Amino acid sequence: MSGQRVDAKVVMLGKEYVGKTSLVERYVHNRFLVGPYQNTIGAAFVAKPIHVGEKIVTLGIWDTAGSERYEAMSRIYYRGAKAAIVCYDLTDSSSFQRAKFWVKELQNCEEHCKIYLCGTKSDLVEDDRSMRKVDFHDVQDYADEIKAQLFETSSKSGHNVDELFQKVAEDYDQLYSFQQMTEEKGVDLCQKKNSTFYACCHH
Ligand SMILES: Nc1nc2c(ncn2[C@@H]2O[C@H](COP(=O)(O)OP(=O)(O)OP(=O)(O)O)[C@@H](O)[C@H]2O)c(=O)[nH]1
Repeated sequence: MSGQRVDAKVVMLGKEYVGKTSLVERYVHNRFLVGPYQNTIGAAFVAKPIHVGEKIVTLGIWDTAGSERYEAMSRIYYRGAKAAIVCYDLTDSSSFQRAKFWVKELQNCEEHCKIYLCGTKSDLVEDDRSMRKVDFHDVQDYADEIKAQLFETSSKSGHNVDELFQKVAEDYDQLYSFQQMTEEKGVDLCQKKNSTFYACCHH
């Protein structure tokens, strides 16, 4: 595991074979591994610094195993996550049902975790429209309902992958800056209160 300082914990969730590892691999190493599919066992971690304006935000990405055998383990990895990338395969409708399961989990157990829905393998549906088994508009309606962002990506071509992680980092940075600002304002208010109190006693 990397000893790098991490700003935001990000967790990858979704049914097995949807392409979570491939998404991280494309984003972090800009490559798409071909060869026999190897399922993730437990989880894998990687830290990646990202430029957001003039700042650098380091995302600590946990790639969990999609197999239901490891479901209890995946729960450990989303604890304290600032963002969850919930993946489903655009060519597999059952994977979207599984994505909804993870969304419910997050809503019940990790309410401050921001949710990003990610439809994977967009290259396959671009090549052959009949391969698409999850309608874009249906997911967009669902995303609006749960206040999630929606991306369709391809780890094979790289389509939308950088954009997805960049948005995660930007949203985190925006929220963090806002929190910092309100905390500072809180101190100001306190100081004002003390000075009023002093003025009041003084007269
Ligand atoms: N065509 C295409 N194939 C993809 C894409 N992403 C992943 N795959 C393939 O889908 C299979 C599963 O990908 P993984 O990244 O291992 O899936 P995973 O979700 O990490 O699977 P688990 O570790 O079992 O949870 C592999 O054979 C990948 O090559 C993509 O964008 N396009």
